[in-house]
Amino acid sequence: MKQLIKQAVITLARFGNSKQVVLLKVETINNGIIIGAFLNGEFLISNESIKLNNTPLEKIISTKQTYTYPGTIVKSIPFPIYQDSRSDFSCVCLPLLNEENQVIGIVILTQKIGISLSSERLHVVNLLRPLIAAIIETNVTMIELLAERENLLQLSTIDSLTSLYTRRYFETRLQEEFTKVSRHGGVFSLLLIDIDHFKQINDTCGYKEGNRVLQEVAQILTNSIRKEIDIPCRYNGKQFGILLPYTDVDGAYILAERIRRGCEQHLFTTQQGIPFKVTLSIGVAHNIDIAHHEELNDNDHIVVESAPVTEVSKEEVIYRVDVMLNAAKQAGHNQVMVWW
Ligand SMILES: Nc1nc2c(ncn2[C@@H]2O[C@H](COP(=O)(O)OP(=O)(O)OP(=O)(O)O)[C@@H](O)[C@H]2O)c(=O)[nH]1
Repeated sequence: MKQLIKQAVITLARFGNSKQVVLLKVETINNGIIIGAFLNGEFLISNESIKLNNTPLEKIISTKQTYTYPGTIVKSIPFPIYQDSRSDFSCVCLPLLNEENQVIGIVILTQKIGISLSSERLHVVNLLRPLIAAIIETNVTMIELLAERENLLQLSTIDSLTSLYTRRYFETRLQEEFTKVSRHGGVFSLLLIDIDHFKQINDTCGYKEGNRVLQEVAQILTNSIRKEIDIPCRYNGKQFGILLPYTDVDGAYILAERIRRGCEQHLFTTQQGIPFKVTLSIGVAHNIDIAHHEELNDNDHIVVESAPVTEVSKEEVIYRVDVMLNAAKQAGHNQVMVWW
């Protein structure tokens, strides 16, 4: 876009026989932004905001006509002033209209005083105007589109209550991780974490307090994991998932225990300052099936040899982590259960 604007102002300078060209985007009736300028052989983008009210540019916007005024220098760029002012140069100000006939920009071309733009040159400049208007319009649309895209991306990626990733994003990352280890080998683990007796918390403290608990638990998770590597998400209402790339089941268990203890020891308080406990049940699973092989040693003791054998499917890992979470609940809550 910068390149297009540069081409536009240089072309205007050439055909307008002008040493100084300013391309102004009209933001509001009172305000404009310099999106490109060609000043004495140099192109610059200033993004400088310029006031339009009480200047001749107001008239350009309201009449949509081209006018010539004496010029002055404002914020290092040539700018039109009213007719009765003295100046060494004049500014030819041309409105740029969009398809709805609104003024979306203004071109300012300077001329030495006493020399006016010939009708042939003015004709060529006029031919360029719709093109430059389209460049400005596209620029605006692009910025808006990018902002919109950014917004949507943010919405589909980050859970608004907890600031953890959304389940949708989590599942995409899980699929990527699974594809990666299927091709190149490797381990990953999953944690599925559920807040115990959450209904009771909601019922006693209120739904809003319940939401605050969700936020604090999310913070405990964030503080416990490897930043930029592990992927924590809000899996659904009161459940959280964490994808742990490059982590075997022993490492996953250690982390799960750390999270469980961290939450158990965390001081939760109601808004009235009354403390209460929150505990977590956690299921752990990983993508490797480990074969256990039993042998008798020289002293007739059983020795268990373990060796990784196969990688299990993504669906199987999700199934296993869910089974282990339910087992943790069944076993009395506040526990970690592992599918070894
Ligand atoms: N505040 C709040 N509550 C939620 C949210 N999502 C789900 N809940 C509540 O979570 C509670 C879940 O209740 P249950 O399924 O009985 O689970 P529980 O009370 O945690 O029981 P256990 O899972 O056995 O420990 C319900 O009261 C839901 O309304 C949420 O986003 N915010």
